[in-house]
Amino acid sequence: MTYEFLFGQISQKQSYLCVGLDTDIRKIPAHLQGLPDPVFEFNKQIIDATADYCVAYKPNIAFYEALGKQGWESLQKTIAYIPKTHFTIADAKRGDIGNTSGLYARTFFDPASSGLDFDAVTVAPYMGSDSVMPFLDFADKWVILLALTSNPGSTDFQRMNADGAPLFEQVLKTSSEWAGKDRLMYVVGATQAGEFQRIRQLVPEHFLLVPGVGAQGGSLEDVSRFGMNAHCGLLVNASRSIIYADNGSDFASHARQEACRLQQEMARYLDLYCR
Ligand SMILES: O=C(O)c1cc(=O)[nH]c(=O)n1[C@@H]1O[C@H](COP(=O)(O)O)[C@@H](O)[C@H]1O
Repeated sequence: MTYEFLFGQISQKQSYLCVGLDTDIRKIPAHLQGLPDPVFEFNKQIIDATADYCVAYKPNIAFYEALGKQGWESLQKTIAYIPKTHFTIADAKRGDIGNTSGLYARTFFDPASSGLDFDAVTVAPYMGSDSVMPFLDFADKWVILLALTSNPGSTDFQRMNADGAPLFEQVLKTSSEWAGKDRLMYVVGATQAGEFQRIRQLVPEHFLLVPGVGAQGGSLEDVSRFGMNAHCGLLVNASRSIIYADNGSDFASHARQEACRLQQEMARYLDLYCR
């Protein structure tokens, strides 16, 4: 998917919501548990309920890998089911020596090899440029590089002083030379709202994938005020607060209500800050 198409979807839907498909088999409502593929059935109903209000879906790969072969099949079916208008992110946080990264890239980007055809994959920058480049070898596909994550442990290394600036700033400066705004995004946690202005000075045009609203308590308003640019430049993810809004037989309509609530808030922020 191109940068222009993604921005077109955001403008049309007045939404920069990414629904996180962190589908934990232990949290799926009881009435789905007896079906042959409860994870896919749950995802299908969540996608049907939320597609009008979001522009992206982000399955976290851990939730599928933990189930072995059955989990991989549920993931393949889920990706095939998501409408082509929606940006798809494999949240896998990969990155390794070049030839290994090349195989990770095939896993998520080459349907002939793995049955998966994601638009983007999350990648850890720690191993440097040669661990990231193999993902960028796939035309039209995106890398989403971890910059400043939402979790408490983000202070352990990401904020360490490296040549007079926090390490995450060096990640942004160096990696923004590897690819432009049309192939590279950055993960910045919603819990890090105080850093968005500085981050926007370093990468004014790149999209930021922002997890951490909802269950982790980040502020959608602060993220939008300080992180938005003239092409929105934000994909804000919420997983648990949407998909587990309710665990009864009516779970999908509760998910739809929560996605709709976030979309309406986003429409206001697009009006105020997308300039
Ligand atoms: O790369 C991510 O998506 C990610 C980065 C980060 O810094 N923090 C973070 O929470 N995530 C992911 O975003 C999702 C957040 O889920 P909720 O907290 O349930 O909305 C999970 O899949 C996390 O793995």
